[in-house]
Amino acid sequence: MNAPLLEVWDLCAFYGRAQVLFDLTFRLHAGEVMALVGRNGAGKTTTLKAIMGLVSASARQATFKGQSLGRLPTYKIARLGLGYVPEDRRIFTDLTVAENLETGRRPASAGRSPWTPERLFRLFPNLAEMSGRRGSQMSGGEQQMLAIARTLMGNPDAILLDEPSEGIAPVIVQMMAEAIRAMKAEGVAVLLSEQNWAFAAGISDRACVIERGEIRFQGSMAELMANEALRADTLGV
Ligand SMILES: Nc1ncnc2c1ncn2[C@@H]1O[C@H](COP(=O)(O)OP(=O)(O)OP(=O)(O)O)[C@@H](O)[C@H]1O
Repeated sequence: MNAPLLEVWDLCAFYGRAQVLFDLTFRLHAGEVMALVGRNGAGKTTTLKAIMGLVSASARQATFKGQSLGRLPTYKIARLGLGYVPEDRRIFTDLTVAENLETGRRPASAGRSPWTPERLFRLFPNLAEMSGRRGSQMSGGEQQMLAIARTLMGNPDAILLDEPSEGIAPVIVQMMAEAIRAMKAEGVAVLLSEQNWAFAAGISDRACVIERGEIRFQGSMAELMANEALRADTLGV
């Protein structure tokens, strides 16, 4: 297999003096979808925040495209090509869909065709129908799609998605799954944190099960699907 895009060794994270992640080691390869799954409070969100430099964390090594993330501020990590869509979907509610997309525009790396609103509207057809609508007039699911689309406008090689299916209508969850599959087909790697097991299982190549801040399982999604005892114990599904 090629060199990993994102590599994290022995990642630990803290809120004040409380340690919440313990020596997490994993890799994300180009063009794959990996799900971080686990119960409420297991540490999924914190893992994504720690990668982006948003919580106090340490790792023996954390690299993206071979470059150390060690002391980089969040905006520089994003500029290396690692997109991040937090749980609370930071879109500009006063701006329209089209304007929101423009705020995310950054050049593509050499040899890659840049994302444009037209290409994104093929991925998220419902956004195409509302390109003149303000963010404040969109449902939570539509805002979530816009947040992802805006991040893609920055032409990332990989994207971290925090609970993309949370609190959104089942029909939009279905669209989201299709959009993530299409992103993967376009070569964007995805690391997602998810509580919705059916959603994660339907779109992910690999899975990492987190329990109380530690990795309990790491392997293919097919392996995890087959391991009923582990799923019942760690995920309750
Ligand atoms: N800002 C914070 N300050 C202190 N502790 C926190 C903070 N945010 C999260 N925690 C704690 O860190 C642990 C991991 O939380 P985290 O949000 O990463 O879990 P999660 O797996 O993403 O769960 P959820 O699905 O509920 O978001 C939990 O015990 C949580 O209570």
